[in-house]
Amino acid sequence: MTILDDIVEVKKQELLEYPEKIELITREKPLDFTGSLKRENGIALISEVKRASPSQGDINAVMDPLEQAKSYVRGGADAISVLTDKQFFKGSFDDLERVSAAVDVPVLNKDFIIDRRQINRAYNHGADIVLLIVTILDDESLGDLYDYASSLDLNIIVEVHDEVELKRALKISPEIIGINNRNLKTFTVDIGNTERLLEKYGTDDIQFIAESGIHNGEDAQRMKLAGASGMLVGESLMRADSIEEKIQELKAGKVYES
Ligand SMILES: O=C(O)c1ccccc1NCC(=O)[C@H](O)[C@H](O)COP(=O)(O)O
Repeated sequence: MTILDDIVEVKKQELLEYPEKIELITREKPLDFTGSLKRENGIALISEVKRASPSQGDINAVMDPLEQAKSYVRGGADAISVLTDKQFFKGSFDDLERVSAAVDVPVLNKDFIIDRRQINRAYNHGADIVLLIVTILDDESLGDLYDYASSLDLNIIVEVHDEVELKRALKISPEIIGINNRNLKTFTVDIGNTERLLEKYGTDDIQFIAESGIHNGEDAQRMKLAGASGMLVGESLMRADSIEEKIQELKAGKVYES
């Protein structure tokens, strides 16, 4: 059993407590994120509100998610990611709702989605983007959840870690693929993962987002040069002394000398 198995097991248990049907609220259309990814210059930044994680334990338990998200936007983040898992990441849907009500950039609900009702919950709490993690879904569920989230006008990041998962993702022709540099089963982090996969599978038809392990401008520059049009950064922003300076560094990148 890996931590990821444990997380999915907890999700299944939580779903037993969900009502059979979660009605959708009436809300404004989700904000579009793909526009930020199509910019000619630069790399879009999704800044993550992340109190804790299975690999790091507590990262920043004292921060206020709302203030953190507002600082991200002031710094120039293109989107905000909010973890809603309680047990492993100390997140909540209250965090998601407060953040999405307070910022004018798209908000990603980062969670471990295995059931349509979680998508409804994300939608009802203000998410504009949801994440579908290929490794925890079979092909049928992946396709079904993707189509369902699309029908609600949500943006979807289909997350993969390796070539096998990427090939599975490609079968549903997603607009956005997230390449996680963290192996969610072993916690090994290697940003070379994005470089290797994009070298082989990069295409202008899909927007790729590099996720995890991006700590400084040089890392960001590597992801941009690899062909990523976006990056998802959590820990290094949560630990930054100056969020605005860190965002500037990440978005500007540093000259990368190979
Ligand atoms: O971060 C973890 O320890 C983790 C463990 C198990 C499943 C998922 C996990 N993280 C989710 C993420 O993918 C990251 O929060 C996100 O990409 C940001 O990563 P980082 O910048 O390295 O905090």
